[in-house]
Amino acid sequence: MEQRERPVVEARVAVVGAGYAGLTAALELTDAGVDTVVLEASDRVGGRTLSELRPSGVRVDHGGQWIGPTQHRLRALAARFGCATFPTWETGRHLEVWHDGTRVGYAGAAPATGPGIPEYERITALLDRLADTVDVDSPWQTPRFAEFDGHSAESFFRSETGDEDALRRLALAVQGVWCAEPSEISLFHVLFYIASAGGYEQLMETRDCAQDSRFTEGADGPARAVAAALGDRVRLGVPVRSIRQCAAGVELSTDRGLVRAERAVLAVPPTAVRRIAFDPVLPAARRGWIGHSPMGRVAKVHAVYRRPFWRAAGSSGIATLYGDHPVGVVFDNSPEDGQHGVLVAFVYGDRLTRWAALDPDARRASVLAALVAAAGPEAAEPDDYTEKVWPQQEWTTGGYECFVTPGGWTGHGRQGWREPVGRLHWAGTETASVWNGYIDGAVSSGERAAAEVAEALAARAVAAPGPAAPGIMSSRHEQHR
Ligand SMILES: Cc1cc2nc3c(=O)[nH]c(=O)nc-3n(C[C@H](O)[C@H](O)[C@H](O)COP(=O)(O)OP(=O)(O)OC[C@H]3O[C@@H](n4cnc5c(N)ncnc54)[C@H](O)[C@@H]3O)c2cc1C
Repeated sequence: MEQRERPVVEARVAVVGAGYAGLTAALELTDAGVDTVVLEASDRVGGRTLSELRPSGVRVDHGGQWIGPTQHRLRALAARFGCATFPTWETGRHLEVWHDGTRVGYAGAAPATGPGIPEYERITALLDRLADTVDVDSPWQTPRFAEFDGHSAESFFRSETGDEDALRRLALAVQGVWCAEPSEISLFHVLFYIASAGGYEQLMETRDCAQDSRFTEGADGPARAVAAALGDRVRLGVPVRSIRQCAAGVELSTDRGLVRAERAVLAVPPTAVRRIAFDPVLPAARRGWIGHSPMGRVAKVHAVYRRPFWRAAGSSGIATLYGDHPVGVVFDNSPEDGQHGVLVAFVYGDRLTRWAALDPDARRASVLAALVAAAGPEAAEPDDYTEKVWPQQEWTTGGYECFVTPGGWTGHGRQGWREPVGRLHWAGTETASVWNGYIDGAVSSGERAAAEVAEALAARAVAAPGPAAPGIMSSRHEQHR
């Protein structure tokens, strides 16, 4: 079919992606009276959050799930739509299982003694001190910016210590927070991310930190509520394939026709931007940034039991596993009412790549072996078992977020990170200054992008009062046919 014959949707702003960033941007713009349409490739909203009600009646979060007390933007959004949270289960003793099989139980947030702890604590305190120097709004203004960005986390850790146990702890921390290996990630990005969260402890711990609470109705609950409020402004199953900018506006080509708007917000991760064709091509800085922003590699595996049996033995169900286990960390992900027991296992980085290549039986057996090591023999026989391998998700291709490789920030950050390109504005958690990589960061990025767009539209209205260019300023939403 000729392009001009294809159905056309017109709006003042087109938002690409109905994750938290895109939905928030659309909500802000709609609240401000700006006609906005959201184009989502998949058949659901929520992006990297995805909750599922299992046949057992237990709701599991396959993607992002936790919310912390300083995640103010997400808290405000959840409060607006009445989405409740409850504290993460963590009563009892936690466990470390070492590469040599040694099991060390501990109470409190982190183990006080154990192999490598003094060096691990010294280096993480140093990371905090260096993170204190980071300017999260203009990262390139940070003292020693290029020096830090020239290091990988691995080269920095190895320059600081030869203690292999401390290095194991640091490697698991990097895998757990960024779903990547320490050799892959820029030290500056690690420092930026720590600063963006408000400290290393915020990233790592449960109570009063990033893993503090969960959503009673699933972490995509607020996203579903926003989408319901936006109504038919949200279009599902509409992948954007190419975007053309011209003097009058933007034209987005989708699988279901053309969309014309004055401005577009791209609320997708850098890896998804890479799959869209741009005319004119994106500036070199933006392309360079995208090239330095691979997606982390993670799977979440839930095992559901009749009851949280580990609690009777004084165990919290929270375990950290070093060595050959595919699983890095286990949490008690039981529902708020405690009627079932749920363990969630995280598989990250290179361990994920090896594990995902196994056949389903071998994958299940290896995860259950890790859960037995973490919670005891009863863990071998769950009533329900479900995996979500994020690199296999068509439109997300990984998680939790895109991280930045060495040299990415210095080479391309200033103009490539989130600077608008003509009529294109960038949202998504990867563009956030606060809680970058988290749902909260996605929400604040949507708010920032909406403010940028509103300002640009207002400036245009002042510069050129009177009727808008034909076909660009229509407040009409046409249905795709
Ligand atoms: C396993 C896992 C665990 C996590 N745990 C946590 C946690 O506990 N707490 C926390 O705060 N964060 C967590 N995160 C991170 C959090 O989920 C993300 O930071 C957040 O959801 C990102 O939102 P976003 O809107 O920026 O991007 P996304 O959610 O990725 O939204 C982008 C949307 O764009 C769509 N899209 C892509 N390409 C196109 C296209 N061409 N056309 C149209 N649409 C397109 C996608 O389908 C998607 O819906 C986790 C993530 C994962 C995967």
